[in-house]
Amino acid sequence: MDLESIPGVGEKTARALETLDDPERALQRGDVATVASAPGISQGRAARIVRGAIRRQHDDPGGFLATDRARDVYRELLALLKARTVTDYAAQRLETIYPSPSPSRIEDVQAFARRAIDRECDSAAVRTALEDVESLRTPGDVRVRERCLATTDAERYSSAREAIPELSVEIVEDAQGLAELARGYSTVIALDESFAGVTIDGDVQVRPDALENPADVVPERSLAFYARNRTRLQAAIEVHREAGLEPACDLDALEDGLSRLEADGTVAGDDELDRLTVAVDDLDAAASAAESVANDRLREAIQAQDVTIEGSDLLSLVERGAGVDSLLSRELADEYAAAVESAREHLIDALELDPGEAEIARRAFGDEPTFPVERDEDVISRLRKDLTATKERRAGRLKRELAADLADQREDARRLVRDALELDVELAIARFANEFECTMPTVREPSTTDDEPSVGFAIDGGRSPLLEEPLKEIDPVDYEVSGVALLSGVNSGGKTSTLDLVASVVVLTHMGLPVPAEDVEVRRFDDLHYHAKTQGTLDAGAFESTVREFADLAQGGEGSLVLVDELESITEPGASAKIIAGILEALSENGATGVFVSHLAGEIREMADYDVTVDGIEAVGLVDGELEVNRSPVKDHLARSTPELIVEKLAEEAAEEPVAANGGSPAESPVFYDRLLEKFN
Ligand SMILES: Nc1ncnc2c1ncn2[C@@H]1O[C@H](COP(=O)(O)OP(=O)(O)OP(=O)(O)O)[C@@H](O)[C@H]1O
Repeated sequence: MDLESIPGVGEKTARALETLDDPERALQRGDVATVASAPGISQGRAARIVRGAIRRQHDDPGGFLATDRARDVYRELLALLKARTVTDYAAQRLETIYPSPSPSRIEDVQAFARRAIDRECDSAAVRTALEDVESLRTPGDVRVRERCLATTDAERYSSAREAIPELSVEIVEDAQGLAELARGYSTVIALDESFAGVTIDGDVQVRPDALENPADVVPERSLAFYARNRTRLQAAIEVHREAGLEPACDLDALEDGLSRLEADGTVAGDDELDRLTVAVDDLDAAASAAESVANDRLREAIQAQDVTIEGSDLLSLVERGAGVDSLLSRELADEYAAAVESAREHLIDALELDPGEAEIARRAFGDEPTFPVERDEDVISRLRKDLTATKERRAGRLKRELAADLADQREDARRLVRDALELDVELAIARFANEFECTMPTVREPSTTDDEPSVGFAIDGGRSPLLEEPLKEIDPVDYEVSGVALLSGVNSGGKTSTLDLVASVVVLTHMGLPVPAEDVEVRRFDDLHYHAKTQGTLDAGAFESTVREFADLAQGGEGSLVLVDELESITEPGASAKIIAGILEALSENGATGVFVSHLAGEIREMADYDVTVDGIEAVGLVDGELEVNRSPVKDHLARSTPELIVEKLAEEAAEEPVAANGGSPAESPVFYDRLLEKFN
C-alpha cells in the first residue's frame, strides 16, 4: 500500500508509519493504538490517519459533517459511546467510526454493529477483566549477561553481533581464550567448528549453527515478549473465559506457559531451580551459621570439660610450642568431631544440597581441630561455582523448553488480545444500543426518478440521546420529512430537540450504528448541514456570510440534509421571512431534504412561491399555566404560538368569571381578549 495515498498522510508520516511491524494491517483493522505507537504520532492523529485509510478504501470524499453544529452532534454521540468503553483502545477505536456517505462503509460498520448488539456476554466480570487488557508491547532491549558467543573469525563476529544482539560476542585466539571466557561467563558458545572436541573446564558448547537458531541460543528473546505482556495476556484469557468468546488459541496451554514465567523473564515454578537459586544466594550466610553452630557446640563442650593433664604431658606440649588445638585434638577429639559434623550438616540441610553437592560442602569444614572452627573459603567458592553452573544450566534448559512451548503461540496471543479489545468496542456499542433502546435503521438509496420522490427520513418513536433527561422521561417523537419542511411550534415545545434527534439519527445511521428509535428509515445523504440558533441579530458581515453559505448549498444540495434552527434571528423579522422563503425555494428545487425551525412559519409560507410543508409541534393546552405539548410534530399543521395560547387562556378565564374575586372591581373585558385572538386568525 502506498501510505502517502491516504488522505492526510505526507512523506514524513508515511516514514513514521513504516517503522511499524505491519502498518497496512494496523490501518485495515482500525487499530489506532498500534498506529499511535509509530514515532511522533499522537492518538488523535492516529485516529485521523485510520479514518483517512477507511475513506480511501471506500472512495469516501469526506466532509459529511458540514457545519460546526453537525460536528458537535457527532462529538456528543461519540462521547456517549466512548463513555461506555472500559479500555483506552476501544475509546480510540470508536474514533474511527465516523459518518460516511459511502454505502459500503455504512454496510461494513452495520455488520459489525449487528454482531455487537447480538452479543450476550456483558457482565461485571467481563468488564473487570477488560480493565487489564491493553495492546501488546514489544519488549525493550534484552541483555543476557551470563552467556556469551565466541569466535576466532572477524566476519563471523560481525554477523553474530547482528543476529544475536542480546549476547556479548568475543573474539578469541584459541582454546586458551575460550577457557578464560569460561571463567567469566556461566556458558560460552563457541561458533567455530574448529573447537569441536576441545575439553575445557566449565560450560563451553561448540555450536557452529547457533546463529541460525537464535531462539535456542537466546530463549530470553521470545520469553521477554511474554514476560512484558503477561498481565495483558492473562487478562485477555480471563475476558475470553468470562465472555465465552471463541479463543484464538488454547487458553489453558497459554495460561500454563505464562504461569511458568516470572515478570523478569525467568522461569517460575521449578522447585529444583528455586532450590539452586536459594542455595547460591544463601551460601555465605549458611556457611557463617554453620561455623556458629560448631563453635557454640565446641564452646559448650570446653566449658563443661574438666581437663586433666599430667605435668609431663603439659611440659612436652609447651616445649613443642603446641597451642590449644593440640589440646583439643588430644582431649576433646570426639567433641571436636561432633561439632564439625554439626556444622557440615547444618550447611547441607540449610541449603538442601544434593549428595554430590553435599560431598563438596562437607569439605568446607576440615577434620584438623581448630578453635574457632572456620570454613575453608576455597571449598565454599568451589561449591558456589558448581551450584551456579548447575543453576544456569537448568535455567537455560527450562527457558529453552518454555520458549519452545510458547513460540508458536505468539501470533495467537496477539489475536487473543485484539479480540478481547474488539469485544470492548462491541460491548460499548451494545450498551449504547441497549440503554437508548436503539434499533438498526433502514438506509434507503436516493430515488433516481422524479416521479418517486426520495424519502428524507422517517423516525418512529425517537428519543434524542442529547437530551439531559433520563430516557423514561423523554416522550418518543414520530417525525417524517421528504423534501423541505418548516417546523413551527410553541416555545420550549421541543423544536430544537427534534432537530437534535433528526441529526443524531442521521449521523448514527451514516456511522453504521443503531439509532435511538423504534423504527427508522433514512435516505443516504452526502452531508449534513445543521445550523444552530444564532444568539441575537448578526452584524452585517456575519449576515452576509450566512447567506453565502446557503447560496453554496442552493447550488448543489440534492444529497444534503439541511437542518436550521430559527434562522430568522439573523436579521429583522420581515427580511428574515423573505430570505428564508427564498432559501427554501432553492433547496426544494434541488431536491434537498431539510427542516427549518421557525416562529415565522406562517409568514414564510406566504412569501414562498411553492406550497411549503409546515409541520407543527402543538401545545395540547395549558395545564396550571404550564404548556402541555405533543412532542411529535403534526404534519401539515401550523402550530399555534405560545402568545396565542396565553391570550386564549385569558379570554376563557374572563368569560368564565364575569366578576373578579378581588373585591368586586370590574371584571377584565372578554371583548378585549377576543379582539386580540382575532388577530391570530
Ligand atoms: N421529547 C421530549 N420529551 C421530554 N422532554 C422534552 C422533549 N423534547 C424537549 N423536551 C424538553 O423541553 C425543553 C425545551 O426543548 P427545546 O429547546 O427543544 O424546545 P424549543 O421548541 O426548541 O424551544 P424554543 O422555541 O424556546 O427554542 C428541553 O430542554 C427538554 O427539557
